[in-house]
Amino acid sequence: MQHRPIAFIGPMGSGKSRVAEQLARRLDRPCLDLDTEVEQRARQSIATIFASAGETRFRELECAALRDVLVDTSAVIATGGGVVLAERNRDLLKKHAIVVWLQADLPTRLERMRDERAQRPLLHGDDPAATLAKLDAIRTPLYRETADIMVETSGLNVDEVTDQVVMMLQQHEAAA
Ligand SMILES: Nc1ncnc2c1ncn2[C@@H]1O[C@H](COP(=O)(O)OP(=O)(O)O)[C@@H](O)[C@H]1O
Ligand SMILES: O=C(O)C1=C[C@@H](OP(=O)(O)O)[C@@H](O)[C@H](O)C1
Ligand SMILES: [Mg+2]
Repeated sequence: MQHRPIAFIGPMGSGKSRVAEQLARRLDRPCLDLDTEVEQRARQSIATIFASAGETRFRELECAALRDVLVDTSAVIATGGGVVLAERNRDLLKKHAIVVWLQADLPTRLERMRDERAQRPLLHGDDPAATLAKLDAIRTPLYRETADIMVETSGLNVDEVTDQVVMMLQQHEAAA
């Protein structure tokens, strides 16, 4: 029997992309990153898509890529932080995947992304902390409603987060 895919959601810098890779290795499953999928399809970086076509176009590409990657797969999937904004994406995730929400406090996220802001167009402004706080206010309830499992990652390294995810997945399966 094929496993259900596992999809990571959560804010930028919570570790979705890194932890998805690590978990996929541990579980010997394929790993997919929705941002990479969008970039390959558009043949442009996320930053270029935002700059040339705008966020709305990026969200359309993200939505189409999510629909396609969730079909007939047992992959571990890292989504982008804004994937939960569209109700359709939330419904797709809930229907097809075990959804793991990675959380991290704001200073931790900022520190992790200190040298990576160029790749994240939403953080290009003067006050990334304020931007993240604004995004949190809108998105936290959406992460909560979509997730099956939540893992707080502040103070944990990637291996420790992965251990925690594996444990929570086992508990989730046992309860199902
Ligand atoms: N638990 C962790 N501890 C320390 N650094 C981390 C952790 N998780 C991710 N990172 C690092 O933080 C940065 C952002 O992680 P990433 O997986 O790209 O986050 P996301 O995909 O959620 O935006 C990367 O440099 C990554 O290596
Ligand atoms: O929060 C967001 O809206 C975004 C998060 C990014 O992915 P990560 O969460 O993997 O950084 C990427 O999809 C894009 O820059 C938009
Ligand atoms: Mg990512």
